[in-house]
Amino acid sequence: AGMSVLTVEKNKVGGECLNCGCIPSKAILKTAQIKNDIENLEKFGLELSGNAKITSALELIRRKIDTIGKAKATKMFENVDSIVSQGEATFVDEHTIRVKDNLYKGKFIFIAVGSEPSIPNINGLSEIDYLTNKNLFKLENIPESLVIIGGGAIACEMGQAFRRLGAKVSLINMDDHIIPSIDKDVASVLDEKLRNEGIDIFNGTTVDEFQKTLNKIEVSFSNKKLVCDRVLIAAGRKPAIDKLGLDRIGIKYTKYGIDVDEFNRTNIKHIYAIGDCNGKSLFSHAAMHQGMLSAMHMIKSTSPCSLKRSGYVVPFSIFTDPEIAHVGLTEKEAKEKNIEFRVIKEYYRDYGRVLIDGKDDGFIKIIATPKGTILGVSIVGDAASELITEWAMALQFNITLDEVAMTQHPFPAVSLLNMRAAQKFMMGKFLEQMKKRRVGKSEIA
Ligand SMILES: Cc1cc2nc3c(=O)[nH]c(=O)nc-3n(C[C@H](O)[C@H](O)[C@H](O)COP(=O)(O)OP(=O)(O)OC[C@H]3O[C@@H](n4cnc5c(N)ncnc54)[C@H](O)[C@@H]3O)c2cc1C
Ligand SMILES: NC(=O)c1ccc[n+]([C@@H]2O[C@H](COP(=O)([O-])OP(=O)(O)OC[C@H]3O[C@@H](n4cnc5c(N)ncnc54)[C@H](O)[C@@H]3O)[C@@H](O)[C@H]2O)c1
Repeated sequence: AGMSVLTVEKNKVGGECLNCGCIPSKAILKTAQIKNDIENLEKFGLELSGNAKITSALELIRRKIDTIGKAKATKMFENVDSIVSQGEATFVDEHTIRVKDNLYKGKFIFIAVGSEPSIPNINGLSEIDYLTNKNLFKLENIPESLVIIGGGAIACEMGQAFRRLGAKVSLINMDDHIIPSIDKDVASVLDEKLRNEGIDIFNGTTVDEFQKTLNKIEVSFSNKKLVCDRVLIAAGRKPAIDKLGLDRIGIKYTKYGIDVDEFNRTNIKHIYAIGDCNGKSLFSHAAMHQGMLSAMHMIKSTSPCSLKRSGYVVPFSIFTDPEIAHVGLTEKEAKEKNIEFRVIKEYYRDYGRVLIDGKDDGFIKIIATPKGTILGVSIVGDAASELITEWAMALQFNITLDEVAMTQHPFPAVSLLNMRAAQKFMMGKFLEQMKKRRVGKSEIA
């Protein structure tokens, strides 16, 4: 847009997502999935002797991330009148930031500092060398045993990956079921799969105390004791705003993040706060979307689309096996809002394609009004992270269940399950109408 831009990064370009979040976690999950597939070849009538041994898997993942990071750092900023300054930024006044000994002025300022692990206050935790996502991907070896505090996205993804790579894994989760942001029946499918793979899950509890012994860590909770090699804290996030000097210039914030309006502007209108640091939706795609909306707002783009954050649905996916994905309202939320709704469930086990793939666990769950307006969709099963985009699109643009049902989906793509779920609703309505007509006819007769 012809502006000159300064970008300040205190650590590595690419942020958490590339360096210690989405990308390394998905890379470890991929390695774990391949190992698991090889170990289950008999499901496809195949046999291979010997075991898949982990040799340089963790080192290779780190090298790939370095390669992507270097490409990003150069590619992203080429052809742009932009300077990248390495260092920590703090506010001096409403238009000025300090980086080391340099002061920089901007007409507009975007805060995109992300979030950091929230560390619970538990006896003995500071005495053990615990892991978070910041140092997890620097491990040289898979620990023999790992206790994970949490039951959300990180705990489930990393729990399954480390279990499949050979660790004995236990999850200690405060909420009454794993992935608390979705309905329990959806989470239960993953819960059962994780337990079947050998993960111990303790829901509705927290740790009383950690104790360091000679080479191990003792974890006490609910009158039980576990002994493990390493502990991973995955108990949610907090905004990384402590050192920004927000109070100095009067930017308002809470413990969840920087206060923003619909355009992601702070109370100082030329300063925007986007991504994890505003606490609205802690996902990379949401951060990128907010950045795009706010940049368009700043340059007063004449976009035909709404630039308000609330004008857009935020889908999310958990990349476990089976995957979980969700968009819109859950059943629990629809009940709390007192909305009249129906639940439509289409099971994976009824579809030949996923049966032959050996991926027949799970279902699509649709929450819709009696007329077929989609309120929310949750999916647990193979390719859920891909299937959810169609529902996000439908919800975003008010496409009804009948319209999804009438859209041809290529057979035997996994996405045909979306059409079948919508057809279940449409056929249900059709049968009800037929029944009513039959009753009407017999009354006339
Ligand atoms: C293990 C893990 C897995 C995840 N997996 C997924 C996933 O699969 N899909 C998904 O959508 N999301 C995932 N997330 C969430 C995702 O990583 C975040 O939502 C996303 O990175 C937020 O982007 P951001 O730009 O707001 O912040 P960040 O990516 O955190 O970037 C903030 C940057 O600001 C820098 N910084 C902070 N303070 C200052 C300062 N004062 N001066 C200069 N620089 C500063 C930091 O060094 C950092 O590089 C995952 C997170 C974790 C931890
Ligand atoms: N696939 C993805 O999109 C993906 C993957 C990983 C992380 N993320 C993002 O990263 C963020 C952080 O993930 P996360 O898993 O740390 O948090 P989360 O918010 O997903 O889950 C936190 C979990 O920790 C539990 N918990 C909190 N305090 C506890 C305590 N003291 N003892 C025991 N359990 C406790 C909660 O009950 C909850 O189950 C998420 O908000 C998510 O948006 C996304």
